[in-house]
Amino acid sequence: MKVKICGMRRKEDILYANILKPDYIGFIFAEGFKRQISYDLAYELKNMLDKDIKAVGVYINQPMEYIIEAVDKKIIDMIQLHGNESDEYIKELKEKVDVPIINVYRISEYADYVLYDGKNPGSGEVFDYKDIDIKKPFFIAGGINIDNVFEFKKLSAYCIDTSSGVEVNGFKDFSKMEEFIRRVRLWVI
Ligand SMILES: O=C(O)c1ccccc1NCC(=O)[C@H](O)[C@H](O)COP(=O)(O)O
Repeated sequence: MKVKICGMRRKEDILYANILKPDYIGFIFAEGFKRQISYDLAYELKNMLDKDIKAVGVYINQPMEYIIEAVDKKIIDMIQLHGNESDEYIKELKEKVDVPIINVYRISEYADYVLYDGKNPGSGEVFDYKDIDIKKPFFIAGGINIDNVFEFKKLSAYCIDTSSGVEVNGFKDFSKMEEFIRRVRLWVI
């Protein structure tokens, strides 16, 4: 089972990731969110990031050219569409980039993965996972933390994703990240 730590925004966060080696980290480029970062900062952070860790760019209903720019500049290795992007949009984007696409909530034949998340991303609110209709390899997020991660592991997601669950006072915390990643990777559920 893979693990993703979303909402990285400081050099410290990347140093923690390089030691703890999650499979994925996320940069928030969606407008108006507290973890949103610029491409300049993301470029710097990506250059510090261990090459084995994939960087996912998170977008909400943003211009396609803006996303393509991040792929071309090698700021991201994967795209997470977190809005209500249409199938046509995803199809066209897929034709223009050579990186996997994660689509949130809704299964699109053009996306590589689906992500189930809470209604308010990055808020720590727990997702009601009973509603899942599993058809594609899926990421799961929404209020997942050290205390409830074993419950979510039972769903056999491709990847478990957290943001605020590994934060203290709004910033990533090394010990929480370490324990979260350890629990995801423990073979027991
Ligand atoms: O994390 C954010 O701040 C965020 C903002 C806008 C769109 C998506 C966002 N996060 C996407 C993720 O993949 C998070 O891991 C997910 O929302 C889980 O957050 P949390 O409930 O805090 O663990």
